[in-house]
Amino acid sequence: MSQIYQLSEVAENNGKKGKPVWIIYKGNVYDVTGFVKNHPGGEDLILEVAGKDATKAFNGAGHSSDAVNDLKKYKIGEVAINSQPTTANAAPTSATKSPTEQKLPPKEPMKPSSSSSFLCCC
Ligand code: HEM
Repeated sequence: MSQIYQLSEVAENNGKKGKPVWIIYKGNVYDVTGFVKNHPGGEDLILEVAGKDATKAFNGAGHSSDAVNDLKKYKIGEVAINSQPTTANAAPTSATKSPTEQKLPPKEPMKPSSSSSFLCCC
């Protein structure tokens, strides 16, 4: 069975301060620490997306199918489906007010038509 990682766990492994370099590609997690230095496109491009979802960047670079196959070697697991992104500008936790609920009027049961006439087009 594949190891499941939270987005926050992946984000910690962003290659900074000697940390490993993990990236996400199509919902899978890859440890490309050893590959970064050998990347034909240079280290920086991978480090920019380290700890993050690199799917768009990877696809945008027009990689060959060899590159996609290369990636398989580094797979370490998958991202948890319910994993929430940790963003720097996420809503502050102090916001305890619940959003004002829009109350809709209760649905009225279908009333039988008072008029007995029934319009038919034919
Ligand atoms: C982390 C996983 C990655 C792997 C395994 C990988 C692999 C490769 C490989 C094998 C090549 C050689 C050309 C090819 O076969 O397509 C390549 C080239 C290239 N990669 Fe990546 N790549 C990765 C991530 C990225 C990312 C995130 C970017 C960001 C935009 C990127 C940008 C490029 C560019 C621009 C080239 C072309 C370099 C040149 O032709 O001079 N790569 N990559």
